[in-house]
Parts: sequence; structure tokens; C-alpha cells
Amino acid sequence: MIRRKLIAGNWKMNKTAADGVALTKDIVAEIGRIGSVDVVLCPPFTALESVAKALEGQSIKLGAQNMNPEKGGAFTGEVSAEMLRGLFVSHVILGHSERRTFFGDTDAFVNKKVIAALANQLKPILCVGETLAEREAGSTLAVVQRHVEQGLAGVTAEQMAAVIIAYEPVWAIGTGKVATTAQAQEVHAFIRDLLTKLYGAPVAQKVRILYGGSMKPSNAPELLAEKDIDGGLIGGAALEARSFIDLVKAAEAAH
Ligand SMILES: O=C(CO)COP(=O)(O)O
Repeated sequence: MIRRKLIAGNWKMNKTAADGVALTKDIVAEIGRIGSVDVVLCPPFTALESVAKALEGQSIKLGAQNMNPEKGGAFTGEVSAEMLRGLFVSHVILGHSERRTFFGDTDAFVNKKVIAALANQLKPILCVGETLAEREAGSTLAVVQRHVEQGLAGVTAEQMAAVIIAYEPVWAIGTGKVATTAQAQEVHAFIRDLLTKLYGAPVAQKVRILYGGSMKPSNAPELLAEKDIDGGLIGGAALEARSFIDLVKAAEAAH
């Protein structure tokens, strides 16, 4: 089973709309119509519309970094799935560890978002991963299992075709401390086994599992060569055209 590699850039709270357009134009100039790798840019909400325009006619897709599961109403400061769809957004990062840590996102709330995203034809990129304390306590796999099972509660086998999972060990995010390929592959294989138990092998074999945490052009080829690592969710290295393009090229070479 060949899964298409996917490289997604999570810009986090960086880039004004103008900066985002400039970065997008540089990326598009080199890899706008890349055929063999899926590429998703996830700017902040404020840059989605301008980046969508800069991506017109290209195969690169647009993602958001969060969303509220409600349809609409009195939820000051929040953004709904329908609002994102209206801006040509196709993907949405959900359950990122920064949201879990700083903004109180629980597994149950993340699950509501996943369900709402799928109901609105948005592809969720569900983030899972342990903290350093959890790894040191030997609970990595238990934490990842909880994030996956609770995040996907109520998601059907058919809907899994639209779901992407990102394994992001929290201790590797923005720290320069990348998980070893063996550490990453172990957890990716564990997630695929879990998906096999939940949905059966034909479904589990098709789900893309991305790695995230200090992924760079220098360490990407080794990570992307692993059997169950299907791409990357990139933070820091997605903020510059050169490193992001090189990551996409590494995924193309690993294809
Ligand atoms: O959190 C991440 C992507 O969502 C990873 O961030 P870094 O690539 O900056 O470590």
C-alpha cells in the first residue's frame, strides 16, 4: 500500500496576511504544481483569505489551525467550520499540543471538533503526543492511545478516509530535539496497529500519519524513509520558503 506523502506547514501565530502572501508566492514559484506529494499551508485565521488567493489554481491546499465545533452563535472570538469552508479551507489542525496546554483543549472537546470538521467536509489533522514527563514515566503509548481513541470517538470507518493523524511528541516541538527515527516509527506503528483494531486493516493502511517536532530538511529523509511515517507537520521550518520547499522535495524523493 503506497500512501501519498503529505507535508503540512503550521505557521502557528506567525505571519501577517502580507507576510503570508509573500511566503506563499515563494513556495508556489517552486512547488506550486508538485504532483507526487500533498502540500498544505496552515496560516493563522487572519491570513487565510489572502493565502487562498495566492494559492488559486495551484495544487497546494489550505488548512486552518483550529476551529470551534459549534455551528454559530454567541462564542466570542471563535471561528466555525462553515466560516473556514467559505475561505476555501480544506484541512484543519485539531488538538495541537499548544492548544491542549495553553487553551485547555480536552480530548472530549477535540473530539467534538473532529466530528464537526468531518460533518463540514473539512479534513482534520488530529494531533497526538506525549510530554517529556509522560515519556519519562513510561506512559507514551498510553497517552497516544487515549488521544487517538478519544479524539476519534464516533468517527466511522468511511469518515477515516478524510482523517490525518499527526504524532507530535511535545518535547520535540520547537526545541530542536527531534525524536529518533526509531522512537518516531515505534509510535507511528503503534498508532497504525490501534487504527487496525478500531477500523480494520484496509482503513488503517490508508490513513496518513505525520511526524511533527523539529523536522527539518536535514533530518527529514531519514524520518520519511520509515514505513509508517507518511509526512510531516512542520512548525519552525515552514516559516521560510527555502526550508519548507526542501522538506517537500525530501518527501518527493522518499515517495
Ligand atoms: O508543532 C509543530 C507543528 O505543528 C512542530 O513545530 P516545530 O517544527 O517548530 O518543532
